Amino acid sequence: MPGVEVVGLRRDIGGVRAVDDASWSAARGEVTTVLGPNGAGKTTTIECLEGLQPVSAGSVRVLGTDPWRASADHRARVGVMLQDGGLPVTTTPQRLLRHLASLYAVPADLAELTARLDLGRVANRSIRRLSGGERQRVALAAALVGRPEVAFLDEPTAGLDPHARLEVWDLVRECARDAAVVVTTHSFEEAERIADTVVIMARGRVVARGTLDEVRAGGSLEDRYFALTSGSRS
Ligand SMILES: Nc1ncnc2c1ncn2[C@@H]1O[C@H](COP(=O)(O)OP(=O)(O)OP(=O)(O)O)[C@@H](O)[C@H]1O
Repeated sequence: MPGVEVVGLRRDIGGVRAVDDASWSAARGEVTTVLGPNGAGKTTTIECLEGLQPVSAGSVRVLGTDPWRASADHRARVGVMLQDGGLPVTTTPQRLLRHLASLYAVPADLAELTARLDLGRVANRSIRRLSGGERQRVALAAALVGRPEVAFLDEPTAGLDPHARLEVWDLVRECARDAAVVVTTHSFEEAERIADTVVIMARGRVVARGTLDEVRAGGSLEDRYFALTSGSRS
C-alpha cells in the first residue's frame, strides 16, 4: 500500500474545477515533489490529502485511509507543514515543540531536531518575533516532531538562506527513509536535489508523473516543465 494514493481526483470549488481527474501516488521511502504553475491545483490536492477538503469525485487515500473521515489516530501518523500561518505566535519554539512532542508516544529527539534546524538561538523567543525563515524552520520542526509516516511539506525552503536550504534538504531526505514525503515546490533545484518521484500539474490536471529521470526525459526538469505547462498558467 502506497503512503499516498490519488485516483481520478476531482475537486470543484464554487464553480471552479480546481483539480480534474488527477491520479498519482507517493511511496514510503521516497520524496515525491509536486510542481506546477500558480493555480494548477497543488494546494487543493494536498488539502484533500490532509483531510481539510472533501473530494468531488475519485478518491484519495493516505496510509490506506480516507483522510476526510480520519480519526485522531490517523492524523497522528501524518505530519503537515503549512506555507504560512498555522503557527501559534504568542508561544516560543521550545514550548510549542515540547507540547507537540508530548502528544506522541515516540517523538523525534527534540534537541537534535532543534540543532539540525538551527533553532537553538531563538528557542525561547516569541514566534511572533521570529524572521520568516526562522518561522519556516519552526513549522518544519512541528511537522516532523511526531516522526510521521507521511509528511506534507509546502515549499519547505521558500525564503531560507542557502545554508538552511541544504540542511532542510538533508533532513527531508532522512525523513523519507521511513516515510512518504510529499513536497510542493516551485523550485527546480529543490526538486532535482530531493525528488525520487515528480508530479507536474497544470490547470488541475497531472501532465507528467514518474521518477525524476523519467520526467526529465534526458533534458532538464526546467525545460520539461516549461514544455508541459506553457500556455497553461491560470
Ligand atoms: N476557495 C476557493 N474558491 C474558489 N476557487 C478556488 C478556491 N480555492 C482554490 N480555488 C481555485 O482553484 C484553482 C487551484 O488552486 P490551488 O490553490 O490548488 O493552486 P496551486 O497549484 O496550489 O497554486 P499556487 O502555486 O499559487 O499555490 C485556482 O484556479 C484557484 O483560484
